Amino acid sequence: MLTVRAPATSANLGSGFDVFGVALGTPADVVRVERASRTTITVTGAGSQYIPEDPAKNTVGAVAEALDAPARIRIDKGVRPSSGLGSSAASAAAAAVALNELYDRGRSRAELVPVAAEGEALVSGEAHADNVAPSLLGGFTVVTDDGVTHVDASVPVVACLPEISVSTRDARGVVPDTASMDEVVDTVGNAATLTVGMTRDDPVLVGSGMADEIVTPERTKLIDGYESVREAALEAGATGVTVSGAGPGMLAVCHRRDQRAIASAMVDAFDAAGVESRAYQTAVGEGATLYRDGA
Ligand SMILES: Nc1ncnc2c1ncn2[C@@H]1O[C@H](COP(=O)(O)OP(=O)(O)OP(=O)(O)O)[C@@H](O)[C@H]1O
Ligand SMILES: N[C@@H](CCO)C(=O)O
Repeated sequence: MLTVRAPATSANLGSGFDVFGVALGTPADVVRVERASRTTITVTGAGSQYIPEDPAKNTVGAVAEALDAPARIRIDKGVRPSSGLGSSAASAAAAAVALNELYDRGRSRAELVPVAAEGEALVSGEAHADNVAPSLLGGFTVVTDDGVTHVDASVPVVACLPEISVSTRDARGVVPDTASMDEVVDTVGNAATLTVGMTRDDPVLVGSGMADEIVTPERTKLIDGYESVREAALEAGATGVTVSGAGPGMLAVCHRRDQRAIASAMVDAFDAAGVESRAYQTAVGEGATLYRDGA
């Protein structure tokens, strides 16, 4: 038996829609695999009641198919589905690493990115790789049509997850078709600032580089309490706040010293808006980790 832990991720980071992603230290999915003649899936843990065990409908089933690697697969969900924290991607990334090893397929982590993205195509209609790439590689990733660029990074963040559901499919429906040249110029500037910030582990540059006036304003309308939670996080010291992935999760970047105050300010502000939430005080961290024989 092989066990893989693959982390939650936060995609977009505001200015990098469908391009940027980061791995988070917590939460994570744990996937266990054993060889079998046909693929079977069992799911336990956070939100497991909403996740299909039919291999034709689960992201790990698509990965097993893509690697021609039938297996008995057990998923322990730490990342709640429809969270904006790359739940479907964490399972897919973990399965890709585990099945690649189980069947000696010899693919590198970068080569597993399009394989794991097959799972994303299954649930959202598009094989976007901005969550599976950081879950596989860790750190900060830049996904383009030409491939994946990756740098290790370590920036403190608070990921706050409200008890509401926004599906990626719905959140993609509100993305505008066009942007003005002014908006594009601003976004390029912000994305460049953020990228430099990641290479320097600088939460101020990363936070300010997350600003985005094209996609994020449309998506915040799907998240009850977004504006008040954002303001509360900034008042508590966050250097930048945005929607995590397609939402409803929110991501605040910060200095380590402010993390606890920001987490509690965000949960309190959601509470005042009538929404329960939980906050993860974590940091940009490592990609999927493989354990042999459950070790
Ligand atoms: N292994 C899996 N883990 C989680 N969700 C899965 C899995 N397989 C299929 N799904 C389905 O995928 C959907 C959740 O995926 P979705 O992309 O909407 O959320 P997310 O992965 O948390 O978000 P985001 O990509 O915005 O960070 C749910 O409908 C869920 O049933
Ligand atoms: N880039 C994707 C990530 C969600 O899976 C989106 O924002 O729609």
